[in-house]
Amino acid sequence: MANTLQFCGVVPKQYLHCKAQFWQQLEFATFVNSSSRLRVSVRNSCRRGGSLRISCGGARVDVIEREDPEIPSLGDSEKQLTCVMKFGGSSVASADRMREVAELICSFPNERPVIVLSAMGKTTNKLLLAGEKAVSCGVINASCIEELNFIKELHFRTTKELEIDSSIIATHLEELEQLLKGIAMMKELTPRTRDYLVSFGECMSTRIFAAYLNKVGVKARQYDAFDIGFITTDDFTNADILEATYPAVAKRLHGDWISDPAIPIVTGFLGKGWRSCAITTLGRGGSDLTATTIGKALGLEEIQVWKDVDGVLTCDPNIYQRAEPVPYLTFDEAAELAYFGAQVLHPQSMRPAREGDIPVRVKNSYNPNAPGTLITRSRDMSKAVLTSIVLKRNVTMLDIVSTRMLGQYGFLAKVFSTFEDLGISVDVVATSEVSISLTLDPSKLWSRELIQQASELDHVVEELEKIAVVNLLQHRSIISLIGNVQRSSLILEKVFRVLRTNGVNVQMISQGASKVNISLIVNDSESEQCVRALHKAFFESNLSELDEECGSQNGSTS
Ligand SMILES: Nc1ncnc2c1ncn2[C@@H]1O[C@H](COP(=O)(O)OP(=O)(O)O)[C@@H](O)[C@H]1O
Ligand SMILES: N[C@@H](CC(=O)OP(=O)(O)O)C(=O)O
Repeated sequence: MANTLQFCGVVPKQYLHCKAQFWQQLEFATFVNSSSRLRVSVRNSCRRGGSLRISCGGARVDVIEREDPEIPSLGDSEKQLTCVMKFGGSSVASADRMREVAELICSFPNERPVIVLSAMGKTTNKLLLAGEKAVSCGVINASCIEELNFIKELHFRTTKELEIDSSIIATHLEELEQLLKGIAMMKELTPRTRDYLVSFGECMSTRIFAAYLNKVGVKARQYDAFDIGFITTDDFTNADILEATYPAVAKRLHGDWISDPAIPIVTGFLGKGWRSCAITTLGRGGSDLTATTIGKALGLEEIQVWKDVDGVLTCDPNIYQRAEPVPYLTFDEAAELAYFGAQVLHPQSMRPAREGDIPVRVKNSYNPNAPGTLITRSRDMSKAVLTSIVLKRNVTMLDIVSTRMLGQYGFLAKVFSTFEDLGISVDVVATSEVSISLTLDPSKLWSRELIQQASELDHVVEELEKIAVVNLLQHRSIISLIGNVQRSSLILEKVFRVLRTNGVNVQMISQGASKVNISLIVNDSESEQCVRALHKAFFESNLSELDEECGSQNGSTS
């Protein structure tokens, strides 16, 4: 009898984001033509009393039976994988750090974790710099690029200090050198080549760490994410994970674990483009997203992201050293915080965790006893006012005033369709009857060449000037106040008092429907000073004073 059965049919859109438990019933799922049409394969255990049962919200599915080898059931073992632990570059920057991380993992004897690693230290930056130098240095000089030699030295030294065989990375380093020569020969670094280039970082860190764990008697198995089902869009340097990833990754990691348990050590940040089949990356800091994707795919109990800070902080510690850890956050707050520029989490990383309803814990690998930040679906908001202040610099702002040639509806539609046509996303918007102020998502622009950016902006202005008077304002910052927007009057009153005292003019303000974020636009040159002053007012002044000021507006949005 067939062990798996394949269905082909239309699955309602909401099930594209269904709970992890459901995905575990699937052997694989691939998209057919449109985004709402899936080809899914379901384990035989879903068969009840000779008929087929698939809980797909009553969707009609056509059945195509086929023979497949037995795949392990999640119930086969009492010892399931329990959590995913992601360690960023700073946590695995050296041999000593890798030893400490190995000890840390072993200090949780009840956990059976999947480990996700970033590249060692600043390797990704060095690889990118090496690639840029290769473009203009000439083939004979490619082997002498300083960053290449730094990377070689770091990785060979690490294997030596950990007393593991350096051959596990030697071929990667040779291939890397060849690649740089190729870039030098072509005098070109395309986004596709850039992704292949940076992939060496994670491919090497995971091989070294897995070899070290095996050496100290902890059975581990290395995986390249692009080989185990991380299927992405073909947007090189900023790819999105496709739904087919979840069942594929679950099948591979779970299947291997059941047949031969060994701690999986997975490359963060990397995927495979579904059309190109080439290596893609998930955007800078993308290993967080790898971790939450694995958490959702396997329906794990917890996702841990280990950093070099005591959790998500009240503001960027590089701007203000007195930033403090935030003990609890909701997925919405964390997503907003990440989207509006807090480097600590990848902007897309909360999505899988929220969809799978899997708690995320942000911890400090340098200070494991610190409680860190726990991110969950909801939390008690009754006492919450402001949670964190986030700064996004170097933002472009547009003031667009209608020339009244179109009615109001036509005006707004035309403005936004211009951005849609040009593939530029808008961050913060404020409108009046005949004018719109908005900021453009800098990450969308940053991913392009500077020259291209400038001409794209010219093009945007040119298009909009057909219907409006346009003022392009550069070097602006978005200060996002993440918190309980039910208390917006209190927050805004305090904000404007602080800004007035500091002589800062707010150029635009927006309170989104998300209920967790108020955004203020100020000049770049004033932004850090504002963050520090706001931090002092909200987090260092007497909080009971704040509560008193709250009076009766005791909102709860948990
Ligand atoms: N609100 C914030 N909370 C915590 N860290 C922040 C915040 N804003 C910026 N950071 C910076 O983010 C860094 C951690 O993120 P990242 O470098 O991506 O970690 P990793 O490489 O370990 O995954 C911290 O060292 C800190 O400098
Ligand atoms: N190495 C990649 C991916 C990543 O997630 O790194 P980190 O966890 O160190 O931020 C980067 O630097 O972008």
